[in-house]
Amino acid sequence: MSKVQNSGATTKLSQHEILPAKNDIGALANRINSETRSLHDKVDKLVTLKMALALRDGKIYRQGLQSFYHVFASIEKSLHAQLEKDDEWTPMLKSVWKPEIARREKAEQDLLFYYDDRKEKFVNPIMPEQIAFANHILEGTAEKPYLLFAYLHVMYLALFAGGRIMRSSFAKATGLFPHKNGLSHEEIVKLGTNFFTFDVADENLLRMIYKRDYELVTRNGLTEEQKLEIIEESKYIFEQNAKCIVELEAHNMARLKSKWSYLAVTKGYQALLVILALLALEYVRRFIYSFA
Ligand code: HEM
Repeated sequence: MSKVQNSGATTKLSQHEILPAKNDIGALANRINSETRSLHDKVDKLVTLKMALALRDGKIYRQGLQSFYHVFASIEKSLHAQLEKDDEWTPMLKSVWKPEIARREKAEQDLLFYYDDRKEKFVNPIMPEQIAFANHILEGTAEKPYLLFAYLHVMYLALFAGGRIMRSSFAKATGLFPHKNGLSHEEIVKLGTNFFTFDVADENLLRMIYKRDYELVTRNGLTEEQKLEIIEESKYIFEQNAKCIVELEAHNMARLKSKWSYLAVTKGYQALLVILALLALEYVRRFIYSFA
């Protein structure tokens, strides 16, 4: 059992329990981070750009959340199937997994809020890259359960760093949330940002314990070959996240274009009629004046 101390207002791990050390180049988590740094930067830029739009438009926000929902739902489906088995991976995954970190249900609560309780609107992915991602997770981790360690690091730790930055921007965004009768902005924010919150007293402690247990389990429990496969899977996770964001952008752009061409056709036609009517009036005016 870990020794968790209470010091003042916050609960802390003692120094030697903070694992892995930042400079421990052998730790799998650190290896994943250093091998995916440039991919992280790329996806970070994509998400940040999209966030600028999502902060003003609830529809864009819920599209992005929906995309992540399918990823977490697939991971957690595969993980739970594995936790119920009793093979070599089950105890290792059990040691790392913390129920408080689960995201499928949290994302679902928010999506029900944004889609007015219409679950059928989001429960199955329909965008090709999202479908590909979900299938890849389910098939890949069923065949090689240790690949779940790539997801447990990349997808879940993302929530503590970038997720926190996003949560504070979203909470301030008044244009994002749908207005619901009789609810204050704070109440609405609470209903729509479950995805970024953890039901624990101290999120930092949860993150540290999660990282420590991940390190303790993966250090000697995996072969070097399996670790290399997990690092490759981590690269795929970043790349596929980027593809899902680009796909949503292209989808929105296509919708916007068809909206503009629709407007150009319908409103353009009306504008043409107005111009013709004005020209006809001018012609009549000149005709009348020519006899005056
Ligand atoms: C799909 C999107 C993203 C994924 C999968 C992802 C994943 C990760 C991972 C795995 C880490 C390392 C965590 C650790 O070892 O404790 C991390 C760190 C971090 N991420 Fe992201 N991230 C994403 C998007 C973002 C975005 C949009 C931002 C900025 C708003 C961001 C900012 C950060 C920061 C500041 C850190 C901490 C770096 C550090 O402690 O050295 N991330 N992210």
